[in-house]
Amino acid sequence: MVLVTSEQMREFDKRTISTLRVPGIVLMDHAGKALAEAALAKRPRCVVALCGKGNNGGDGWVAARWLRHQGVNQVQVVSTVDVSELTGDARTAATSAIAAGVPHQVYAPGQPLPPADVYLDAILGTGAARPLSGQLADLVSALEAVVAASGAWVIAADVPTGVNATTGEVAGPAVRAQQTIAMAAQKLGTAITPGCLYAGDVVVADVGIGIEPSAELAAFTTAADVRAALPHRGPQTHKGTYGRVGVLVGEMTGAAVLAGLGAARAGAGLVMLAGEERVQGAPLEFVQRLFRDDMASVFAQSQALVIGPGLGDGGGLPERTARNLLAHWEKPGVLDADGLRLLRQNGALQRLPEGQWVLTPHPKECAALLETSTEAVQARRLEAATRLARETGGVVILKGYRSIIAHPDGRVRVNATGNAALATAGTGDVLAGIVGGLLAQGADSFLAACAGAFLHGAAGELAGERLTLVSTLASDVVDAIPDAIGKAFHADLEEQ
Ligand SMILES: NC(=O)C1=CN([C@@H]2O[C@H](COP(=O)(O)OP(=O)(O)OC[C@H]3O[C@@H](n4cnc5c(N)ncnc54)[C@H](O)[C@@H]3O)[C@@H](O)[C@H]2O)[C@@H](O)CC1
Ligand SMILES: [K+]
Repeated sequence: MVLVTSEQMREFDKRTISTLRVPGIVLMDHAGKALAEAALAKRPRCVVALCGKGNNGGDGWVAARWLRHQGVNQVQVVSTVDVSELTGDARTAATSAIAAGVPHQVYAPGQPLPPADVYLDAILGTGAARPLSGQLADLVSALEAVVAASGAWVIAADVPTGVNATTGEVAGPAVRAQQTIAMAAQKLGTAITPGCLYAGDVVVADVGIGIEPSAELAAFTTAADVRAALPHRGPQTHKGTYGRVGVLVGEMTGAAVLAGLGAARAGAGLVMLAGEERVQGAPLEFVQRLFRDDMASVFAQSQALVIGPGLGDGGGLPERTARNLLAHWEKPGVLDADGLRLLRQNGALQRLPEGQWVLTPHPKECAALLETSTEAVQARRLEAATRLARETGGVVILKGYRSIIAHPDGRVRVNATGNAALATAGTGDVLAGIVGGLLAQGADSFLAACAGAFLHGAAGELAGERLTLVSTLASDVVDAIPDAIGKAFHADLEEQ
């Protein structure tokens, strides 16, 4: 499913209105009706629509008129401006609602909101430009207070007010909605944190604006990515068909083993662990090699490398080997954990060949690379992921709830699979391994990152269902990969 920025949405709106000659008020009527239907589903006795001065407010006025038309007698509008100050379609929408008998009042700061079972947040949408202050900030606090006291339901029109529709940033007060009715397409800022935490359940309403798919649009990862990343397994294939993954073994050998298991379960034909010493307890199926002077020959047969899981920060041969590989390796690879640290040298970020490596930082690692704080990364995750991709040339998976996948060419995907079952040591190593396994099978780095993130999250969910969110271990996530792959192949094609 595509995810659009405010700017992209404005282009789609403009095209529908000026080229396809659909009047804006027609689109607004569909938007407001969808909002009204979402409210009606809660069977409310009383609805209050909070309306701003722009077209988002217009959606709220239309919704109020439809609710009244459909028999909700107690519906009223609390507007941030006097009706005389409204212009264009929002003015038309308000005029019709008032003619239909919808009572309205202008919000005065400090005033409590009238009681309701459902509040519609139509204060600001994609036109929001800066953090809320003054009257609007006050209105949002009044909503929060009345909802806390009454348990009323909040439905946001298009975007919860206070959430940046493009970046998901929440830089001031913001409405917490249980549901968001997205007009024509979900806005990117409601798919990623922190914005998604304010949007609740997002439902896309077809308001008559056609969204043409294009590479520039962000999207959620899907099971289709997994199907596309895994090659067809014909009867005459052999282990060489599915590639060899080389895993660099450092100080913590268990992490390298988990990465290797992830790669193997994701379908790599062969996993090779290479380190200073043999790894005791590694699966018998793994090939083991010791480092030699000519590292190139150790990994020469590998189609993809995984560097970082368990590498450690003690310097020494593994680290020298990793640096060497980073400088000379010409095939795809995954850089994780302590491997990422190697990208920042003498205060500068190393530039990698575009799209060759997949980087899998968690927010703290991303912050270290960008020389900023973890809080700053988490507040503006989209910016952090896209900047790291642009500056390093790597495909970035910025991990965490709703992982963001960013290609240096600007493509963005959001991964919605996964849950707290993955909040345990070693799951990051498994992700690095899965991505390495997909790379070895020939998936390009962006697809491998998208499919890998999806599969890893899905495996985490399945493991969590079986073993609880509390008790799932990274090795359980590995064990759930086969079922996650099976599920991806049986997923309903409509999701695409
Ligand atoms: N024809 C269209 O363009 C359609 C638009 N629709 C709705 O219209 C929305 C976009 O409408 P607009 O572009 O009018 O924008 P908004 O209604 O989101 O914002 C209106 C105005 O509020 C002001 N504003 C922005 N940030 C503010 C802040 N922090 N404090 C105080 N004032 C602030 C700005 O002057 C802005 O133009 C969409 O989100 C959607 O809900 C839908 O009705 C479908 C059709
Ligand atoms: K809104």
